Amino acid sequence: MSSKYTVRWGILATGGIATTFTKDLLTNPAIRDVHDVQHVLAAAASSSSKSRAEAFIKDVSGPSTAKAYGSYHELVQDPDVDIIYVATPHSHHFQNTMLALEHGKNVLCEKAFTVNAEQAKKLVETARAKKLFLMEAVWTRCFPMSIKIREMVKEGVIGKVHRVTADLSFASAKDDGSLDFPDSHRMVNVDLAGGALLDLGIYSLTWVYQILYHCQEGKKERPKVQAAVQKYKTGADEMTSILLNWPGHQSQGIATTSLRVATTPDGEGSPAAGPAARIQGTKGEIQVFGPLYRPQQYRVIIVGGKKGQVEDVHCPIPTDKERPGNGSGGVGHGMFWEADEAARCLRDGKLESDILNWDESIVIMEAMDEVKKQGGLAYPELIETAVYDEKSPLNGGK
Ligand SMILES: NC(=O)C1=CN([C@@H]2O[C@H](COP(=O)(O)OP(=O)(O)OC[C@H]3O[C@@H](n4cnc5c(N)ncnc54)[C@H](OP(=O)(O)O)[C@@H]3O)[C@@H](O)[C@H]2O)C=CC1
Ligand SMILES: O=C1OC[C@@H](O)[C@H](O)[C@H]1O
Repeated sequence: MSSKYTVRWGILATGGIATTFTKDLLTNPAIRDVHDVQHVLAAAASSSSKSRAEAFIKDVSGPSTAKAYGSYHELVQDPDVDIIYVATPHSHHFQNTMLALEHGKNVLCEKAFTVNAEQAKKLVETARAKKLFLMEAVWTRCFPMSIKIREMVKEGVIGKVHRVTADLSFASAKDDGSLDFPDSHRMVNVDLAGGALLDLGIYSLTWVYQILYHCQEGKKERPKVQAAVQKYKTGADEMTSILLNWPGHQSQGIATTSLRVATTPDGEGSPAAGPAARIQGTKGEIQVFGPLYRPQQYRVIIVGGKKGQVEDVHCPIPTDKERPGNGSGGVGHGMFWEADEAARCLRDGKLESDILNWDESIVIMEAMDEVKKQGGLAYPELIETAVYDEKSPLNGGK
């Protein structure tokens, strides 16, 4: 009999990231040297139809035992599901996660966690009251590379860290001044809580917070936030820069995001454009290369060091060559690490993860609220409300 702890997943929504996540879930954990937990695709649900959910299961090469549902309500009532992965647009996260929690399900919810901090607090209160696991799916935090960098910072390898700069930007501007996304697309549609801040800026903030907030000892200091926001014609933000000030720690963060210029104009994997994040300490610096949601290289520079004290570390994402679907390269995007973390928390009876705990998700949502306030960003009441409605149209209306 296997001594591995098995988690049975239910996938809520069948779009792009649901597909990528589920394919990762179905890889053999051994490819990433994980031997204590494993994952099963128990069910998937589409708000549009049962046949869409069936097509999804087929597309990810899921097991024949996986159930397909034509509504989110049916999924959250399935007794064979341990945890729900919420993969809808930002606008839907609060209502969908509440729906799952209210039906006694643990939840891993895509980023950005919610549309505002009040919603995030309500989710946390509900999970706490019902003794359920809840985590915002900021997958990058679970990368072995992120864990290693946090360890190095805590160990003082680069001395006291005073500044972190982080950028995640995509060049999607067209010659006529518009962006590459149709106005209805979730990236720019305010009805879906679109905009650079919630979609990409969350990663810039992640790199700032996982160093300057997460690595603080003792009672945590929250930063003062100042923002400059430019809006797209849809009302969503297209370019946002955030200054975060921690006077008590003599540290500052600069988090930027844009839909008009790219962090890595020469392609995802290339370090030629320079680091996407710089973690600057008194004894040295750690530089992170590649898009900040999925970086695969970092550099450690020690102040006054000889040439040999500049170390480049490559962290390729392992792939499973046995899984069908992604050509000869195999399957593996890096989302399996957050699934492993959720599984270990469930196994150990933990309601929140130490990698990204409830406090930190809320504190980051509060910073984003402040940015929204300063930039005059607002979303429709239907998606800003922190009142749960099982029959909300965001839950399928039934
Ligand atoms: N971690 C990461 O790297 C990434 C995370 N994301 C996050 O994942 C979430 C989803 O993004 P993504 O998968 O790219 O989005 P998609 O548009 O590809 O998929 C979203 C899915 O949500 C469901 N949905 C329900 N209501 C709506 C609605 N009104 N409009 C659109 N979709 C709806 C649909 O599934 P159905 O019809 O089956 O119900 C749809 O397929 C976002 O929160 C985003 O920030 C996105 C990309 C990468
Ligand atoms: O989380 C994300 O990371 C990758 C991006 O392409 C995507 O828009 C975003 O949602």
